[in-house]
Amino acid sequence: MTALLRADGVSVRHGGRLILDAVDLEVRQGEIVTIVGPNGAGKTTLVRILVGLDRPDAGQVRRTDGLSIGYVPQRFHTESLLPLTVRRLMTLGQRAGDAAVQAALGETGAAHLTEAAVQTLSGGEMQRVLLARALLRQPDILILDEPAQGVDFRGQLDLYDLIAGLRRRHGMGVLMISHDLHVVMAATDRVICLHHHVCCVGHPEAVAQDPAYQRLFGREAAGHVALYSHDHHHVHGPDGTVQPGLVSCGHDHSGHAPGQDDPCSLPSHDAHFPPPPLSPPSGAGSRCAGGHSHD
Ligand SMILES: Nc1ncnc2c1ncn2[C@@H]1O[C@H](COP(=O)(O)OP(=O)(O)OP(=O)(O)O)[C@@H](O)[C@H]1O
Repeated sequence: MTALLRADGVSVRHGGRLILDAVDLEVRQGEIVTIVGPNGAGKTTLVRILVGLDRPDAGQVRRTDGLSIGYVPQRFHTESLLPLTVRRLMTLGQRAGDAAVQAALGETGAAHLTEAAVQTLSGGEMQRVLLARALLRQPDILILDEPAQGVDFRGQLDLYDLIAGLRRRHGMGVLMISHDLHVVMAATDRVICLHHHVCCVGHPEAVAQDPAYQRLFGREAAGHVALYSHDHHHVHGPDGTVQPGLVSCGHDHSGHAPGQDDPCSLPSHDAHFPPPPLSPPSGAGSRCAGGHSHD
């Protein structure tokens, strides 16, 4: 399978802090890759480098010739004093005919919003419009920085279904950041856990069958949600640096609801969810990019 986009040894420092440490990553045609990681792990920094908005201090990014990227950033600011319709937003900074605009909005289920004021859109509606806007570029790869932000749980499932459908129809690659670690959709082919370095890479496993989970979100949710078994063999200090010699996860868990969005307290640690084998980060052999053993 063709690698559309590839990062080799990407490192970034900000103010003397190592934000990204020799990160390797690739996204192939037709696959969905999800980057997960705690706040401040460097996810957006990495994505901005992959898109070409920023440059790494070390390492390189390779893109296939003529690669068209449909990028939806984490934040999209609109000036609330300036009225802006969805139609206008769609063509802001890019050329597209009305038919193409309608087709793209139709594909993301947002055609009825064409004349709506952007400022009035709900979180889920806004994400659909931004996806449609990205589609106008006829992208080979969609890069989505937290596409489900501001979207309720039901809406998240719909949105992830939509993204999976786009991948299926267009055969594009998809790279997503998910901060809501408990929701990694079943269609995700590969999950990359980033905490300044690539902690681990693996396949989302085992649809959630936990009765408590189904009580919370409905039985249908279990069909959509895969839990990513998440098991680190090292710990991070408060600044994210790897602390050798310890075996628990050691991430900063503050701000996470236990068992909900904290990867390290997912039911995958339960007997119900025997952890599948973890792959080491690509290109790192049996050692991860942080230089510690995954055996
Ligand atoms: N231009 C910059 N100058 C200084 N520090 C920066 C800059 N950009 C990012 N950082 C810092 O790098 C770290 C990683 O930021 P980044 O936005 O990549 O994290 P993230 O994983 O996307 O976090 P979140 O999940 O909260 O969105 C943060 O501590 C941030 O403050």
